[in-house]
Amino acid sequence: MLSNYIDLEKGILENYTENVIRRASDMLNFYQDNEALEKMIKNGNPTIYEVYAVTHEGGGELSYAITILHPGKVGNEYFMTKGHYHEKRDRGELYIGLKGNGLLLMQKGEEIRWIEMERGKIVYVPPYFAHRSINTGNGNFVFLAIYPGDAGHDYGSIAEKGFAKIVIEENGNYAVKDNPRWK
Ligand SMILES: O=C(CO)[C@@H](O)[C@H](O)[C@H](O)COP(=O)(O)O
Ligand SMILES: [Fe+2]
Repeated sequence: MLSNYIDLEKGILENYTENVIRRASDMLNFYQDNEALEKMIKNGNPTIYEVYAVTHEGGGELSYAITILHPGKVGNEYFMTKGHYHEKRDRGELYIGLKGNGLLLMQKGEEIRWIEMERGKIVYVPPYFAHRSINTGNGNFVFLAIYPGDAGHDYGSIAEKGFAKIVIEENGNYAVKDNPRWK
């Protein structure tokens, strides 16, 4: 597919080849407050985020995906993506903010960075960095990601250890704190 459309107001990709819906029940152990998450699962199991992708898997190809990250919190921790390394660690990625407000958390070994995202902002995720998005706003946070077709996704080590930082709400604003479960 050589061309496509995205509805910039709703963040809906007209044509896609793959999609994933992550609900609260798909996020067990990702948040600090498992009790709050379990309550949420019992109360309707809301969607945390949706991904719509057009993939071209070969080396040298490019894939792209729209993520719609819903607003909300588990305890005081904002809704976020699982986060991953690329299976091929030396593959970078571009993120482009389309709607709403969020953070992009990136980590390579002990080095951790976070960058605010908003409509029109482009963030480069260099090779070797694990990355996770967090919705710090009140509405949907929508972004476009463009990545090498052969990058792959490695969720295992993030699922096990998380990131060194967590993002919580504190007095109406976001705060980036040390993850007590890191290491
Ligand atoms: O970084 C990429 C692709 O390499 C994004 O398209 C994410 O895949 C998406 O934002 C969902 O996040 P995860 O569940 O994959 O961590
Ligand atoms: Fe990625």
